[in-house]
Amino acid sequence: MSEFAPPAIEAKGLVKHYGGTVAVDGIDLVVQSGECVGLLGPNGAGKSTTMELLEGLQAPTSGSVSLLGQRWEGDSTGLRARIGIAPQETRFYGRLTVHETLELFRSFYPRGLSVDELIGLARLEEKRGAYVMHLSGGQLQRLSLAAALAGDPELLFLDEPTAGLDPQSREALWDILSGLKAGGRTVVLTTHYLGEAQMLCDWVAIVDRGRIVTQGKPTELIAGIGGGHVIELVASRAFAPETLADLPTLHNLFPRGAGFTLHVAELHLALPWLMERVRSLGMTLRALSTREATLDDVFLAFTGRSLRESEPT
Ligand SMILES: Nc1ncnc2c1ncn2[C@@H]1O[C@H](COP(=O)(O)OP(=O)(O)OP(=O)(O)O)[C@@H](O)[C@H]1O
Repeated sequence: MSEFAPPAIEAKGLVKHYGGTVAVDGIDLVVQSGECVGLLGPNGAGKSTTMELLEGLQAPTSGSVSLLGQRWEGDSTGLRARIGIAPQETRFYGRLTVHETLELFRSFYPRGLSVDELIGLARLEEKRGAYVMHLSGGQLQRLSLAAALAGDPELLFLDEPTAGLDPQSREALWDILSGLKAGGRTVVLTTHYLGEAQMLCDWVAIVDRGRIVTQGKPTELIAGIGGGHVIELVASRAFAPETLADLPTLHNLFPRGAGFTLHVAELHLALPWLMERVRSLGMTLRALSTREATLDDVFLAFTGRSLRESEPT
């Protein structure tokens, strides 16, 4: 890739209103060629709408999108041939076979991968002749990915590629996505799965209420909230957060239900202090757990809410 290649995506000041609903509220995004980027956020955060604005499927209320150095207002047909889209739900015709479906998608593009290559990439060899209506959820998601790859796109948009899949199917898709990434394609995906974002993406943008609240490499974002360790505790009665203000190496403190979530840097200093403070207040611990910080804690640090709690199971 030339060092003068334009960014794969350059979005400036994107805003989208649906009547009185502000779905996207000023998003700036630059994705370089070859990067794999994740948009992460709770339901209704504006991820899919952002994807649709980038994909040229919706016009923004204001702001601009440039993909591969081109605007949608220019040669949109030429641009469309260079990108691939796997929407949240692809409706296929159930009475076509996998092979026929991919032949159909391939016919939409002036150039691209052969149907055999697509079937190989999506690991659907055994289902080549099967009717689409007989595919499992994981196989359908892989078919959707294959359809998005039909034009051999430089830039791939995947809206929740592993939503609703069992762990085995999800891992199969991760494997395929890792291969696509290694092949140098630019990939933008949305996901609810923090581990997925952490594993697949070079960097993530955390979206909440139509805005990017923070972005960066998962490890850097986690390091950036300080601490790295999370303590969750519930005491025998409620107490004021100020009571814990002097906790050694404390970075963040959030009241959570009946207790607190604490981000700390040094567990071996924080834990004994905490036990002693709880004891000196005449309380006992109802629950105490520790874990490594995750992207969910980054979301919590920026929004005061947990990403997991904002999600359906
Ligand atoms: N076509 C539409 N008409 C009206 N409101 C819409 C439309 N599409 C999305 N919205 C609203 O815009 C907001 C953002 O929705 P969007 O689907 O982009 O969020 P999301 O982050 O992708 O959520 P999910 O993870 O559930 O897909 C929500 O409040 C949603 O109800």
